[in-house]
Amino acid sequence: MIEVEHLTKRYGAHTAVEDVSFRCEPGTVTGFLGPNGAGKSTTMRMICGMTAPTSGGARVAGRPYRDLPNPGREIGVLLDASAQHAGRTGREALAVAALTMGVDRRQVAAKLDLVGLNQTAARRRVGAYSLGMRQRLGLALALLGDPRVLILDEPANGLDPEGIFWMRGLLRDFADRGGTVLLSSHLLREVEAVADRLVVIGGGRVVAQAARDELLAGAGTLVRARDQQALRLTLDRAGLAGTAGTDGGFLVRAEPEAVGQAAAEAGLVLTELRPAGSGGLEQLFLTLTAGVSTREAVR
Ligand SMILES: Nc1ncnc2c1ncn2[C@@H]1O[C@H](COP(=O)(O)OP(=O)(O)OP(=O)(O)O)[C@@H](O)[C@H]1O
Repeated sequence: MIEVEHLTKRYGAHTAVEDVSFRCEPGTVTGFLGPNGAGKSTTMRMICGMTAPTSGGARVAGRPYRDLPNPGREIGVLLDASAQHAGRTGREALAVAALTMGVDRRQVAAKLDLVGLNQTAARRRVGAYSLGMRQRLGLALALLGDPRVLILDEPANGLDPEGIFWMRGLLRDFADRGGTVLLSSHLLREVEAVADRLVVIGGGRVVAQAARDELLAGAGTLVRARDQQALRLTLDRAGLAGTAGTDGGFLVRAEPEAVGQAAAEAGLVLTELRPAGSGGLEQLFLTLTAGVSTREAVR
């Protein structure tokens, strides 16, 4: 369990994170989404005791991170894969961490195997690793103490599509066995496939948080007609404001039935009518994180 309560971080006059609150429950994957500079890393650093909050606090497994006697046994953290000791081999990096945490040395090989770093990779210096290999090693370090909670900042960075697919499976499995996962990304599609809940942050503030399916259901309707101009007029007249979708149709904040009804009454031939799903969520995500004026509108 991760509990974040009213976290705020100011750097001089600049507010990086403002009044952020959310909870991550055991058995779930929470996607922490926001564009670059939104405040994801700062929030995660505060949860992990690496940055002191200006106000508010966070607890992992019921305690502030700094009060955990052996944090690596409770919570696995991957915040910056490129910050690993370049001179050590992958195996040495894990062996040192195992010693510090009091973890059985046999776990080193087991975790290297789990993250797909083979013998050759394990013997190479981390300085020669690609970013994807560093992410895998970072994940092995995070998992080394068999924690119940994982906090991962942009773990998909540097992974190829196969690696991203593999990581999703690993995180899903971790959560299905009762673990709690918080992972950040600036790409909706990256977390949408694995997250049960989404917390969306923009300009340091939470702009939306809900179960993924709830957000998907609220993402509107995609509609397309043979005569797009007539459709636009019909939607306007019916008070169903539509925005032009990314692929030519209209995205409407209403149920498909209401949109279909308005089109039928106007005698329009529709070529597509469906819940917008992830395409709509993408648009919603862009809108939610676009700027302060939009954020004010959705509060
Ligand atoms: N040590 C610091 N001193 C001053 N400003 C900072 C510091 N760390 C972060 N910031 C600022 O706080 C804001 C949030 O940054 P943060 O790194 O948390 O965002 P992010 O969502 O993780 O984005 P990214 O994906 O680009 O890392 C940014 O405006 C950033 O410039």
